[in-house]
Amino acid sequence: MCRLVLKHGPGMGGWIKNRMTDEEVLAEFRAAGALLEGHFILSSGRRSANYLQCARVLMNAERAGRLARAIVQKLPRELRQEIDLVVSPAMGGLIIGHEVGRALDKDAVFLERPEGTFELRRGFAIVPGQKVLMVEDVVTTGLSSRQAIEAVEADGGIVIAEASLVDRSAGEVDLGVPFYPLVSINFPVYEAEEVPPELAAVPAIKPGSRKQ
Ligand SMILES: O=P(O)(O)OC[C@H]1O[C@H](OP(=O)(O)OP(=O)(O)O)[C@H](O)[C@@H]1O
Ligand SMILES: O=C(O)c1cc(=O)[nH]c(=O)[nH]1
Ligand SMILES: [Mg+2]
Repeated sequence: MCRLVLKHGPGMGGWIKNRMTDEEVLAEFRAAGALLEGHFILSSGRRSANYLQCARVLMNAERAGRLARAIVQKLPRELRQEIDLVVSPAMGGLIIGHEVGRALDKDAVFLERPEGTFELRRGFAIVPGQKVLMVEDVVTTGLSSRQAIEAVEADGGIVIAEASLVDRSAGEVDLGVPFYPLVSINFPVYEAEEVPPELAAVPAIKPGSRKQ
């Protein structure tokens, strides 16, 4: 059940407001078969029995749009008004970044790391001084986010905030900029050498694309 749904037509100077509770967001993941259980090697190399497969939750364009509008609703109004450009780290950030760009009516570009370091390619560029909203699918240790923020700042952009679908650090991560996750979760995460025996007994898979 939506906590708040207010609809304004564009002619009234407003836009569709689409807030979602944590339970509603998790219901979207469940409905998409995106809340996985098993033994997962995360981007950081850490291990978990739980994985949020954001690509599955975003494979439906209508759902992706709804989640992106809910993310935008989490941003303070003054911050929303400052955003010039949305940037997201590929692969995971790409679809949600695009949809957040649509909800904000701003361009959305993405960073790639073909050589291991994030960079803008494909003719994407940042005008020095442009104010950027970084958008990720999921943040666990925050390393990918911090590296993406560094890449934007190296190109002269100013990252004014980050938003994501999921914060797996349950509020612990420090990205150096204000962070607005749609939902915060605290699934247990283990160092590779500290995996409990019941998890070690399950063959590990690595769903993400980062090279260690
Ligand atoms: O906060 P962190 O510990 O950095 O983990 C989160 C990152 O891990 C995943 O990406 P991954 O590197 O698996 O690659 P992908 O986006 O190409 O799937 C996810 O999309 C985030 O970018
Ligand atoms: O930390 C990660 O790599 C990660 C965790 C998760 O639950 N989902 C995801 O896509 N990546
Ligand atoms: Mg990623």
